Amino acid sequence: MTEYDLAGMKKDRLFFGSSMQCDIVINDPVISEIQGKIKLVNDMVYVGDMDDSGKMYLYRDRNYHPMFAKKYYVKQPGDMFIRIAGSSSYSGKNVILVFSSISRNSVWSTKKLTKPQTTIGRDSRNDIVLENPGVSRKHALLVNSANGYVIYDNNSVNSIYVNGEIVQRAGSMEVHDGDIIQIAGITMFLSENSVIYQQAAGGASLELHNVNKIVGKADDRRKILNHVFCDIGNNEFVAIIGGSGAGKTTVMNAMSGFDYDISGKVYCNGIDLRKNFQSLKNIIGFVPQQDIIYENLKLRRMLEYTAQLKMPPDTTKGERDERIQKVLQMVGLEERANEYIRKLSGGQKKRASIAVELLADPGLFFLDEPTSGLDPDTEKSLMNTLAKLSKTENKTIIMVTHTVQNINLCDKVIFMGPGGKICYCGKPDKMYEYFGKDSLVDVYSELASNVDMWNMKYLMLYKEQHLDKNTEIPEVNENEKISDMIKDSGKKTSPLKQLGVLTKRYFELVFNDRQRLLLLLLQPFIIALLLKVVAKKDVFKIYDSTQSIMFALACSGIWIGLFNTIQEVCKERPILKREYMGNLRLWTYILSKYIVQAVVCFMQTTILTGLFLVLMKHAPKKEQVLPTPQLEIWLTIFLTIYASAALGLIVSSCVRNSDRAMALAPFVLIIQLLFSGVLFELKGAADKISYITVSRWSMECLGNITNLNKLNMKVTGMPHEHNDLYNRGASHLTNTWLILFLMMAVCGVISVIVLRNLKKDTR
Ligand SMILES: Nc1ncnc2c1ncn2[C@@H]1O[C@H](COP(=O)(O)OP(=O)(O)OP(=O)(O)O)[C@@H](O)[C@H]1O
Repeated sequence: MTEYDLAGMKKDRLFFGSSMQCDIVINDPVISEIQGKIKLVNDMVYVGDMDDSGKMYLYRDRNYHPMFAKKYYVKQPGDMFIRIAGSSSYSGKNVILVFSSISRNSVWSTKKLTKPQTTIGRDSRNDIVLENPGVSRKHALLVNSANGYVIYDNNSVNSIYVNGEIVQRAGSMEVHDGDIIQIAGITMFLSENSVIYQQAAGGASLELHNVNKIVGKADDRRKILNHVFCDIGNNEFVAIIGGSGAGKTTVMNAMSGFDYDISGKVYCNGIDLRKNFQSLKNIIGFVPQQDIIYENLKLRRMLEYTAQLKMPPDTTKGERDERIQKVLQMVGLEERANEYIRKLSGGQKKRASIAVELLADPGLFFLDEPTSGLDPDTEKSLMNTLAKLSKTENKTIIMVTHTVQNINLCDKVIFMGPGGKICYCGKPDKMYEYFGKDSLVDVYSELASNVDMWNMKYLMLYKEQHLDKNTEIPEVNENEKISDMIKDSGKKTSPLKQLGVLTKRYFELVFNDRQRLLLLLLQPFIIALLLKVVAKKDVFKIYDSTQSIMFALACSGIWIGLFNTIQEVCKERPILKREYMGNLRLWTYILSKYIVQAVVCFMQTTILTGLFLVLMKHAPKKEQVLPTPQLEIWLTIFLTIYASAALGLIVSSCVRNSDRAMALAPFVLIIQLLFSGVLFELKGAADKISYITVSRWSMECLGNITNLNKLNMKVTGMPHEHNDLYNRGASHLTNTWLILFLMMAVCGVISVIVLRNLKKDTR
């Protein structure tokens, strides 16, 4: 393998071939005397075949395509591979030319395939060691079989791609000379019984080909992305700018694959992003506008939990700690690692969110307005960090921004005009010259009145450089949106491990927020005291007083449970969405809430019921199912609080912010009051509705335990009219408890179903 620095040769046009007169001499029988030419224009590399024998093939979109003689081919955004073949068959001898835009020394290594089996993975005992968190310990096996080489996937987390085609999990695929193999953003290929591979994953390249997005229904249909074509090269730092509502966030969501409801193609490292999103998402980092960190965790703990969730399951604690230290260094937060996140400044929080996303070492990194709300100094420092990350840590960074003071730190600017029309994609210092304006304000007003002209000009330029002159830009294929979208192919981390990490994290969050925890535990304490104040002496003896106090107890339980959880999901929705787009399973997430809430509800029930019954001094006469009637009341209140907490989780899963959740709380409570069977008789529709209220079943249990049907009315001294709800009996009690338990379980399922809509959150 020989490397050449094309720019360093300081020539506009270079020839390669076997002749000594060529700038690049390749001594190989396959190569003609003057095989081809290379032209360098600005950042573009054009390659042409000088030989008429049709031996040169360009790798593009999963395949090698014959190059026509004398015609130039432009360099693609990512690495460009050209195969020069002795014969058109794969089995013949090949010379592979790799054009890479990244000027790093020794990017490529060679491994001679001397053994029948060559192991590839992160573990140092592999024959080919790829040090990247996205690579599994034993990722792949390359076997020299009778018919050639075959690559096997070893149940890897992030899959193997051969020419953009995924190798099925634990499956295999034949590989030939020149085939492009990609593992977690690292490219390798076979050449004459050797594997040529990149030592580290480079920043991924991205190519948008005719991307469109239409929103709205029937008469209200609107195109918010309009024939977007653009290329982003490896390790570029790119800013997407434009007026408000121009479609910056929309185009970034399309680029990242997080919005699949688009038409057109997005290629990441030449691989169709939408079709392979489930595997490629692991090399994509995304920092939304809202911070994706928990205020009540220390930064290091936050990173530890995320590392456990994001990094492959076979990573050791040592590897995770090493990676955490590295990302803390990258974002300059080593000193603050043991601080609570709530104590960090706005800029530091943004860096912390970036650190969270860097853990998995993504090759492609998106940020939505990372500098918004930062002072000019902090903004500049963050922009410097991002620019440095793109070059020294091999990341392609794409961000949406409103501010352009530091735009010169970027390699490229994408300017979106009104209506989702792309008007410029190029160097920042050339932008004003291109538009013939002196300031951004002038560019905005020019685009406001002439967006179609600038969009057309851009598309013409793009076509000239990238497409055949005669290529027409195709119209949007509406059906493609659905058919192209590949459903979730299954998350690959262990659900039990995930549940463990999420539960531990939630425990820590609840217990770190001391003030809130105190409030949660103080509530039942104060309510128990207040219940004692209002309770009459004849509770458990007289119908009226017993029913009222039991109703108050049930309602208190409902309020306590609802308050526990009604903000718990919506307040962390941006984090949940980000993790869900990764490997998080919604059911493990909800179950972790249930586990922690069970402990909280247990403590609350014990305080509320225990204190109340102790203060009341006496209790119902006889037990039915449990050893004492007090325990039966305890269990009823526990199930009441727990089922209400589950109800709160549904509300919290449905809404997008805490204010809306709290606005719904009175509505949920009023339903509980109306249909408890205490204030109003339950007949017809009211009876049916009451089936889905916690209050009805809670009162049914409490009426049963306190034997309300046998207690006399205060005024008449006679028993109250018999109410079937309060029928006494052990089986009735057990069944009603079971109903409360089932309600709680069903609420969990509903929460999971509702949360699937997270994908539709565009921000
Ligand atoms: N899901 C959607 N349904 C309907 N309209 C949408 C949807 N998503 C975005 N839009 C509209 O598309 C346009 C572009 O939105 P987008 O958020 O991408 O703009 P932007 O350039 O990022 O704006 P800003 O700078 O104000 O954040 C806006 O008019 C927005 O209202």
